[in-house]
Amino acid sequence: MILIHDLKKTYGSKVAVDIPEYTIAEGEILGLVGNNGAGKTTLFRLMLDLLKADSGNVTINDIDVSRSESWKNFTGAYLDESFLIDYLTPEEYFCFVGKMCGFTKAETEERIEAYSRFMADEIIGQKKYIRNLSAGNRQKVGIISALLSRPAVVILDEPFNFLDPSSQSSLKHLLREYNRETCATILVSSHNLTHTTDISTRIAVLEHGVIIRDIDNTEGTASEELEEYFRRE
Ligand SMILES: Nc1ncnc2c1ncn2[C@@H]1O[C@H](COP(=O)(O)OP(=O)(O)OP(=O)(O)O)[C@@H](O)[C@H]1O
Repeated sequence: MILIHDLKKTYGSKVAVDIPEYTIAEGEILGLVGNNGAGKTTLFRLMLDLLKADSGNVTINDIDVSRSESWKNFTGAYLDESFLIDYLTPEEYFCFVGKMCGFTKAETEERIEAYSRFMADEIIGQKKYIRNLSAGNRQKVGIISALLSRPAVVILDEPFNFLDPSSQSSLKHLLREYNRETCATILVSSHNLTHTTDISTRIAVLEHGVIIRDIDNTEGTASEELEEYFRRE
């Protein structure tokens, strides 16, 4: 379970995140939507202890992320390209991440094999450094690396960005399957309302750092409310 308590982050007079209380239950797929500058990335950075909050905290399975490192053992994330190492090939990078998780090269390769459809023969065996891959393929390397250890908590910032339509569809299938198989809690931000409603069990709408709507989508019924909300904007 993820618990956000009295979480505030401001930049000067600008409120980036202001969430008094919010709980994300185990096994939920939470879609985070909101217009540009709403605070989605800031919230994810606070959840991953990449930013210091002005006040409040985030706990993952009762661990305050800013006070302990142990949540990292069961959390996988990909926010942006700063998570990658440009001078490695994808194979080298996967092995590097695999080693941190205690996997042998063979174990890492076996885990990566499961994503071969998503990688579509454009990532493995290309003899290219990550810096020379297309933006979409770099995005895929980051997403696969986040899932490599099969973490119980997954945080992905705009994972559909840069992906072609087939890959967007594969990613939706992949995340739903992953959630079904592992009961992982998955947090995904996106500007694509269709993708968000397709995969999420619950959707949070963020505006000026505040969660202003919290919509149940277990029956896939959130799209009308979301369309209506963003039409009003
Ligand atoms: N390092 C920073 N310095 C100053 N202001 C910042 C900084 N990072 C974020 N902000 C501000 O905080 C607010 C939230 O930004 P954030 O990037 O979290 O929004 P977002 O919802 O992820 O936006 P987008 O959909 O455009 O990616 C914005 O007003 C942004 O300008």
